[in-house]
Amino acid sequence: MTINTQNKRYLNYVNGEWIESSKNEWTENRNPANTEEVVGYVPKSSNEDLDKAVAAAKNSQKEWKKLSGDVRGKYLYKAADILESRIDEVAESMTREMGKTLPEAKGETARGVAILRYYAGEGLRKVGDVIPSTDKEALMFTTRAPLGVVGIITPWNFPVAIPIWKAAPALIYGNSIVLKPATEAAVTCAKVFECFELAGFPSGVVNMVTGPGNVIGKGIANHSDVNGITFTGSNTVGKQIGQTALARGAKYQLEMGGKNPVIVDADADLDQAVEATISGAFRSTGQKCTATSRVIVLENVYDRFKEKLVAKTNEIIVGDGLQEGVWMGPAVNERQLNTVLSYIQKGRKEGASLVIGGERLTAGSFEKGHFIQPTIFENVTTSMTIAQEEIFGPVITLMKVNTMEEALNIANDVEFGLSASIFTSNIQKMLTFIEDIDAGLVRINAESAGVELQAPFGGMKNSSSHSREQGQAAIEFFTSIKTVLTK
Ligand SMILES: NC(=O)C1=CN([C@@H]2O[C@H](COP(=O)(O)OP(=O)(O)OC[C@H]3O[C@@H](n4cnc5c(N)ncnc54)[C@H](OP(=O)(O)O)[C@@H]3O)[C@@H](O)[C@H]2O)C=CC1
Ligand SMILES: O=C(O)CCC(=O)C(=O)O
Repeated sequence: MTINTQNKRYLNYVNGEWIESSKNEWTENRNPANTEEVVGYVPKSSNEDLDKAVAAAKNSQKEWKKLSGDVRGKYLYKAADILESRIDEVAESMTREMGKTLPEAKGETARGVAILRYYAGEGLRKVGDVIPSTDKEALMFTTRAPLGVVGIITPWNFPVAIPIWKAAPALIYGNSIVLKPATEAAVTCAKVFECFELAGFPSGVVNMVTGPGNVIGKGIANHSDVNGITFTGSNTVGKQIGQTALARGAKYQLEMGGKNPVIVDADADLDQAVEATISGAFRSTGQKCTATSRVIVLENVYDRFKEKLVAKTNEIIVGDGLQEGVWMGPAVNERQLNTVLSYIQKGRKEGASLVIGGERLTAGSFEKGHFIQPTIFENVTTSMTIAQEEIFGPVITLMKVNTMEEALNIANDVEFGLSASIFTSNIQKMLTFIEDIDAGLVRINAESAGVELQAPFGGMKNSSSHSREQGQAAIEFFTSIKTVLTK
């Protein structure tokens, strides 16, 4: 496979051109599986660069919104075709830059293609309703207006899918965009923008500015010409963005953390529950907001479930995600690795028992990467830090309960409410779970992670700003309703 990402400088994409940042300073992105390998250099842009991008977006949006949805959709279809033709290259860049395995990276890129096509099709779907007026001579209906310039701030854990699932609906409904990718994954995001460039979007409609979160991200939240901000990332940053946007009257949408539970009932198919737990907890090295984090098991199946879970976890092959057969890659960077290790230490200190894993991997080929063992704790109580805070790493807490009621109480006893699963064959328990669980994504006999592009995505409690992304739900954020009465 050719390596065409190495040692290259990836510029900002502004007003239809690749341009250097005014500061000419660069961040070196290294491969988390082998930190000796430089994947590329990305700009440390300034507010001046951001201003140029926002001005270009503002200027171009006036014409863009006047195009028909059908015409805007054609640009998205074209971008999808180009991205599809470059899946191998984009996926390889993703694996090198942030560590997820190549099959996962390919799956994510293919998902990006599908999202672009889905929203391209939205250009021909209805945007409003006819509502009966009390005046029999009047026609009353709703239509939708784009927000204007949308600022998009994205994380490193889905460097293709998340930028696309925010950009595609913004664009189809007539907004222009300024996207700030996570610095950690900006090379891969630049490759998505290369596809946008080749798709021929009018100059200024799609812009990307890479730079530090506390400069460019903050700048987007603060910018008086950015009319809406959509963000995925940590709760700390999300709350700051929400407060900044609220203070100046901009619309905002935040997708943040999770502490997702899986309940395993006594009548569950244990093999299915084990498979889903492993996949939900450890794929992408646990670095998903939807990752399985707490596994709450009814006591009469606890020992059998634990035995099967440990046996399967032992089979996981950790390594460089580009290598065939590797199932779990490294943590994205040293900071993330250290965060995970510090949670493991806290778990031990607070009295949880380590069942398996818990260590950084450093021997042999692991020496140059940020590798960590998949880790399972038991004897975990709900007050422990590892049962409350988002770890964003391959760590599971096992919790034994006597009743389904206790399981549900524990499942809900966190500040988050993103995704939750139950494994059971009892229909009544399924229905109770659907009704009582605090989660935006409710999964029955299915893993907590993995969302479908055509369905609403978002959480309850502190997991989101209570809005939903993706599917038809996206129209609610990226447009404003106009109620029209004509007579
Ligand atoms: N819900 C999710 O999917 C994600 C959750 N997280 C959680 O967050 C933790 C920390 O990860 P991290 O990458 O630091 O997440 P952040 O929330 O810091 O980063 C997400 C995005 O926000 C940007 N950003 C950072 N600071 C600011 C700011 N002050 N104003 C505006 N934008 C800003 C980042 O830019 P830059 O990259 O330049 O710093 C990045 O583009 C993880 O351990 C995990 O718990 C992280 C990623 C995704
Ligand atoms: O589980 C998924 O597919 C999506 C997860 C996600 O959006 C995230 O981790 O930010």
